Amino acid sequence: MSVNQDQLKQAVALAALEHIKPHIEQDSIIGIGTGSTANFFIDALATIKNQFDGAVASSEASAERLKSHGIPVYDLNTVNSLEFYIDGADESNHQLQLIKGGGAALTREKIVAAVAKSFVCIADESKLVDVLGTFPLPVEVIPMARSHVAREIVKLGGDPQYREGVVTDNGNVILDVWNLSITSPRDLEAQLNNIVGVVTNGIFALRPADVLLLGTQDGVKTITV
Ligand SMILES: O=C(CO)[C@H](O)[C@H](O)COP(=O)(O)O
Repeated sequence: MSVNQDQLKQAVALAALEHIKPHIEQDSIIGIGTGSTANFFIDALATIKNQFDGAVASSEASAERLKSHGIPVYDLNTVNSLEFYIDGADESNHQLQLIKGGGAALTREKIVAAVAKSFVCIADESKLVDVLGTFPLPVEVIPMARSHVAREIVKLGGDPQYREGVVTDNGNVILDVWNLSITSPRDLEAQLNNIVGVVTNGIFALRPADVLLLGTQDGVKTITV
């Protein structure tokens, strides 16, 4: 019997809980991502909420879900270190370089991931690709720079599309960039971030995931590089 995508997401969320559990202490604070897979993880984490201190969230939506379970949410500025950051992805290659930002939370996700000692990515098998870029690359942009950034992206060979009606938690807008075949993720990540007006882009290659827990029809696979 085949397992549907939500069941795969739930399975990797439970696997992530098992992955971090042995390292969790009463004063631990855990970095939490955004999206449907991260939501499954938040719900799983709630089952051990008395065994750690609290969480740092990468979005207002995740903060609300954590609080609804009675899990304290901390401002990242008040936290010295995070052992783990747990989050989903829109795509991962075999080097665990990612595209993220389908839920428009990429900037805060990248910040929390940067602080964490270990980034555990949780995803169903549809997210694993050989080359990043089939999923349109989200770029968070300061609103007044939208057209300028779009023109610069066209020069790089991308096809930017304004994600209408979406405002990020930081008050910015999103351009989704189509038709990029991202063969040098680190270079493109840096190049896009160098465009004036870009807050950040959804390539996570300069700081890739450390572990990918991949939900497959044959069970959860643990991938490291
Ligand atoms: O980057 C993200 C949000 O900005 C998510 O991790 C990504 O969109 C995957 O979402 P889902 O777990 O719902 O498939």
